[in-house]
Amino acid sequence: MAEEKVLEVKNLHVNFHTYAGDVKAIRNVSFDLEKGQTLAIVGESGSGKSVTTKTLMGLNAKNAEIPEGELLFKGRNLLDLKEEEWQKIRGNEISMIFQDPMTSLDPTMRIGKQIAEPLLKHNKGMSKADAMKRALELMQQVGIPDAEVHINDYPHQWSGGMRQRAVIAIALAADPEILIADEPTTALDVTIQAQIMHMMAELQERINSSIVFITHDLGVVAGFAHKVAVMYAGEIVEYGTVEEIFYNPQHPYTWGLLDSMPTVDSSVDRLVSIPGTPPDLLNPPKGDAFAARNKFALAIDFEEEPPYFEVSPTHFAKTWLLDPRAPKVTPSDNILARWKRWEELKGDK
Ligand SMILES: Nc1ncnc2c1ncn2[C@@H]1O[C@H](COP(=O)(O)OP(=O)(O)OP(=O)(O)O)[C@@H](O)[C@H]1O
Repeated sequence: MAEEKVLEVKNLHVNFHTYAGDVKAIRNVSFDLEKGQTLAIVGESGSGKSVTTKTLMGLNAKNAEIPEGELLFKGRNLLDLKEEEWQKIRGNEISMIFQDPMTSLDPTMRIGKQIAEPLLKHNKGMSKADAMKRALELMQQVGIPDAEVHINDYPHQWSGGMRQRAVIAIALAADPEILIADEPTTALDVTIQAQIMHMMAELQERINSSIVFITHDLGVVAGFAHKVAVMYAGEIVEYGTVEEIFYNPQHPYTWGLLDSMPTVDSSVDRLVSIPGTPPDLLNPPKGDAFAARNKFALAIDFEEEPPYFEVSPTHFAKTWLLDPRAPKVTPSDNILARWKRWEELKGDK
């Protein structure tokens, strides 16, 4: 059965004006989000994950140029919307869970009321009593124990993990078609992170929402994502199903990210980070933006930008190593350990 596309992003470009020059933060980004599925956007700091998701929410910074490209949602290009139209969609059809729950909760307002607010905002006829009833149900759905006792608490009375559950309840209040989660577990400890991921996976199955999940850690998405977009220097350098990215990665940057995943196998080096730093987006280098950090770089990498090579109909990578004229290289000694780790992470689901 064909998958239903909820969102199609086509050739998105986002530039920022700064006193030092124009920053080309997002270049030619395209992906689809399917109904009930999770797309993970993975990359190091500065790769363009947040700019991409802010664009999906119509929330780019003031110094951004009008983005180029298409964001097709329900037959409309969201990039053509006016702010009043965005306000109807934001927090309603497309909602977002931010990294730090304290910045998205109002410290002076009772949590139940904060969950009820978007319901009242987007359902004009709803009574306050019904909105509070629904807020209680949402608190129960996201696993807040004794929700009826705690519905009138203030955020500071809760732990970080519980506050993040409240933020998720607020994001889910209006039954969004698309939920954008920007590193939603980064501020939490590992056990709580796992609980929150588990809860999100369960909720997704129940309500069939589509999720865009942002993270710098591929390990977090192994048991959760369906598709993965690997971003580097404002571009998607590899895109595929989660199995393709873990079992058959093709881009040397993806190899680096996989190698920086913690492994439980003590025979393997832990957390091998990718040497070097990303390029300056004010003056992007000639050729492949990853060339300077790529230990397998070819002469052409410093001259010409690689095209996307198709690995399978669902899998693409932007590296000259996939050109038939390129030498065959062995990505890393850690492959077997990585696969083992992936099997373990999948098991955590
Ligand atoms: N308002 C802005 N003006 C100029 N440059 C910006 C602006 N916002 C973002 N950038 C630049 O765009 C690039 C992408 O930033 P972005 O925040 O999307 O990265 P990220 O992958 O989300 O990183 P992190 O994981 O640290 O959040 C960076 O080089 C950043 O400096």
